[in-house]
Amino acid sequence: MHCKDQISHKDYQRSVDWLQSKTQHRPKVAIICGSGLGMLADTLQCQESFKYSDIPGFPQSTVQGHIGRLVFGELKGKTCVCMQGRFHMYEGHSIYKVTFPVRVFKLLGVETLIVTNAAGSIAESYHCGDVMIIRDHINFPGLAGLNPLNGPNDDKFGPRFPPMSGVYDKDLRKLAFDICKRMGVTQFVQEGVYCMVGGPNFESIAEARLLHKLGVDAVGMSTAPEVLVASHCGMRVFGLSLITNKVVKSYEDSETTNHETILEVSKMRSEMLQKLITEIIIHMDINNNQA
Ligand SMILES: O=P(O)(O)O[C@H]1O[C@H](CO)[C@@H](O)[C@H]1O
Ligand SMILES: Nc1nc2[nH]cnc2c(=O)[nH]1
Repeated sequence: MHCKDQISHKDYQRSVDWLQSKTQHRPKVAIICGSGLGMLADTLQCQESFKYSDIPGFPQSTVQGHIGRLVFGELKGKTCVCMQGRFHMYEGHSIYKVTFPVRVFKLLGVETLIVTNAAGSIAESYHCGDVMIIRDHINFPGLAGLNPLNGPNDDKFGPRFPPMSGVYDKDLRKLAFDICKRMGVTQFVQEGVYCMVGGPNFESIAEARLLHKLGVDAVGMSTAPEVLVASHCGMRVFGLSLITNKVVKSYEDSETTNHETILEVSKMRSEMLQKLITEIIIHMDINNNQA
């Protein structure tokens, strides 16, 4: 990955100017929807949506279950923008393009980023259909030097050396758990560590065992770069993984993972996830940035 692929402030601003010329919505919250989880966007009121292909600078979604639209609207009176489909490096996008929308959101005035994803479970105690509140992440591409902050630092967004501890907001995690209690769904709610791998292949058994030894609870191919860029520019972050499959860790187990099953499980739980995210947005204090 070369720094020549890095995106300039002007390029982000061009997208922002285009979007602000097309919509009166001024969101404080952005939601990135994971595989098969885009239905949340359909629940926004007073919707205005834009195809990624029409927005200057936006890449295209190529993965099944990622529609490829940016939807603005209101969730119970709170203005939000929702990515119905995200970008992954394995699609061939540069790491800078994968995170492009996050800086656009920042310049649009977004203060809180909510990320969702479909993930495979590494933790023994997790089940398919569980929802994991993300406490922390391991960013394998980042550890190997594939980082959206590579290249000259843009001080207008954030510091050269940003901290990465405590990135997943503690108050929002607590709020989410309290809401789950009220919804009566805590039996399938977990809190744990998400690990990003490059994909597009699923894990070998040896890799799955390695992740288990490292303390990973759930694994996927997204989220960490977006969270990193959001945190770098001072956004508050909250993340949810939907456990769509168990990652095979035994040579005796003949099961294999596939994207179609992942989308089916996402569909099964999408209503509960929508309700949870809506309740979080209703109950967080958006302007004061407090849960
Ligand atoms: O992380 P999201 O976008 O939810 O998608 C997950 O689902 C796909 C694999 O089925 C991979 O892209 C993985 O990262
Ligand atoms: N890498 C990876 N990504 C996923 N996304 C959904 N399930 C999985 C999985 O088992 N492994």
